[in-house]
Amino acid sequence: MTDTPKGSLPASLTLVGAGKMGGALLRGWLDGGLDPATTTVIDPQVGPEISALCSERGVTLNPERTSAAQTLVLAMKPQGLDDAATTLAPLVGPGTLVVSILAGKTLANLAARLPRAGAFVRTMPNLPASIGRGATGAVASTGIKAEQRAQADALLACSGLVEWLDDEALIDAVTAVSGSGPAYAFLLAEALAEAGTKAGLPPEMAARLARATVAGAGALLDASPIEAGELRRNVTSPGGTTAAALGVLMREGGLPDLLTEAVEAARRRAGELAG
Ligand SMILES: NC(=O)C1=CN([C@@H]2O[C@H](COP(=O)(O)OP(=O)(O)OC[C@H]3O[C@@H](n4cnc5c(N)ncnc54)[C@H](OP(=O)(O)O)[C@@H]3O)[C@@H](O)[C@H]2O)C=CC1
Ligand SMILES: O=C(O)[C@@H]1CCC=N1
Repeated sequence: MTDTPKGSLPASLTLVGAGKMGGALLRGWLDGGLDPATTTVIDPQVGPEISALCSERGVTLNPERTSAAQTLVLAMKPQGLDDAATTLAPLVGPGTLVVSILAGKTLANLAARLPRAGAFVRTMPNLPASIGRGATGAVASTGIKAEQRAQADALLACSGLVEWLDDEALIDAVTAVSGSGPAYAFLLAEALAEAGTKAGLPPEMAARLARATVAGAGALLDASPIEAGELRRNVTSPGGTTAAALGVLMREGGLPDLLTEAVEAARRRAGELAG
């Protein structure tokens, strides 16, 4: 919604929490040019893949001594913020930019836990960030320096599309649409495979066909300038098989209504995670 000046990646970065999403982001940042020599990961129970990534690339993992970070990325569970606040305190100074991916946690929540930080960016990435195909929403605290915002933008842009918001309240809707959204697409592949099996296909073949169909449709959506609705109509021959299927999926209470309800449930849950 607002233009952000193009910036360079942070000179140094500390990532707290390298699970599924933090790990995916780390991979994308390193591939995007983040300097491993000035990158630190803090996660006491880090998995073998991230442990191997850190040792292969020369990223510091769980150092004994820590100091204030230039950029501190929070990627533990939102419910863990309160418990982590004490251990995070030494990592934060007046020059620290805190970037949070914690669903639901507001800029005010973050400032209350880490009052010494100079600036905050609240973001909501998604899992395709791991292959540079993510979609991220972001909102910055008031008073953030232009160069800090530009650095955050450069960091987030390693993962794909970045949309900056002026209204923080909308980030819960971003969470419900694009943060959780990959799960909806994966569910579609699962359900299509199951339906194919019920229609008589061998299960493995149904899974392969469903997976390739969802991936191929996504790739076409990406490669084509045509809107999703028009692409859908291009598949739908008059009086044909797709029209019969869409008559079921698009009836009252069908997929569009269910997705509206699902997005609202996710948005509401994000609000509950605040505090
Ligand atoms: N998964 C996704 O697609 C997305 C997730 N997010 C956000 O990302 C965050 C992480 O989610 P996700 O990756 O799914 O969860 P994970 O459980 O996979 O990752 C969280 C990681 O943080 C570690 N951790 C917990 N507490 C601390 C601490 N105090 N210091 C350092 N590390 C800690 C966990 O260790 P342990 O397992 O030992 O507790 C775990 O390795 C959440 O806030 C979520 O809202 C945002 C967008 C998309
Ligand atoms: O399920 C969650 O809470 C996180 C946030 C968006 C995707 N995963």
